[in-house]
Amino acid sequence: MLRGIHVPLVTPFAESGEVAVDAIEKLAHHVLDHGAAGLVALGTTGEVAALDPEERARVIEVCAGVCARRQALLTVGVTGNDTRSTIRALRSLPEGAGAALVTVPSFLRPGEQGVIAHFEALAEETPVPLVIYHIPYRTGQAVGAATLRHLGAHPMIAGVKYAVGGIDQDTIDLLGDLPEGFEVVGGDDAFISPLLALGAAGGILASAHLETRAFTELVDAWHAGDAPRARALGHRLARLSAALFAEPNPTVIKGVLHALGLIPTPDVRLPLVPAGERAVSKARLVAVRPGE
Ligand SMILES: O=C(O)C1=N[C@H](C(=O)O)C[C@H](O)C1
Repeated sequence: MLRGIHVPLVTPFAESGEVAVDAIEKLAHHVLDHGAAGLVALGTTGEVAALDPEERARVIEVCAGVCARRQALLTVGVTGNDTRSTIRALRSLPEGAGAALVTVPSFLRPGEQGVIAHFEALAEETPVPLVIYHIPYRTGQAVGAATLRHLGAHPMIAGVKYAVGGIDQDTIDLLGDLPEGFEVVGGDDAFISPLLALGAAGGILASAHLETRAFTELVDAWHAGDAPRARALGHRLARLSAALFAEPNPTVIKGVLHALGLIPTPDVRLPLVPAGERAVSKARLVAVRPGE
């Protein structure tokens, strides 16, 4: 289900500051045209925290329309810090959502037993499969391989978006012994190639707004066992990701997409501030085949 590259779309803004709905649709088709397996609406990259409820609903609606036409998976980001409100958010997901990307509760640090209780409660109530979003440098909560394996045995937990900031012992333990039907997708752009080499199914990668085709080729090359090709692609794309993440995500990506004429402005909402010109120009230079 999670195989391939899923692009967590940026939310483009018009000069007026409103969400540029047409640009979301254009961008969605653009990445699917270039090989993406699916879209993620309302990820960190989509500046979900800065959107009001009506804007969030509109973003989902547009992405769901495109995914239905293109027969692509739509995963919707669901962020909540307590179990009851997260269940409510899951139950209110509109038609068209094929999976929900649910962050490990952040800041609270409920402990691994709390994480297990949280996701088990969600899994009993969710109308769509869950993808756990494990990103300890944002949430502050460690989650080990044993906990993920335990949760991955639940039929409604389809996978984990794994973003631990590198490859560690838990990464190796997890990928070495995955529960049946449970997949790992990379969420740290710079580490996608080694994660695929270890057996990840794909990635949810903001960098894949650029060079979408090359990212899908990277997944295919590792899955086909073509290590020389995968290694070369992986090194090149890691340089692109480093340039795109030189300033807080998604500021540089938006700068480059704007420079390429794919979105109307590079604007982000506070507390994010637009990326500097140097970072944007550098990322444009590294993306040798912009958009493809
Ligand atoms: O929004 C996402 O999904 C992603 N967010 C990560 C982040 O901003 O830390 C990066 C990743 O590429 C996808």
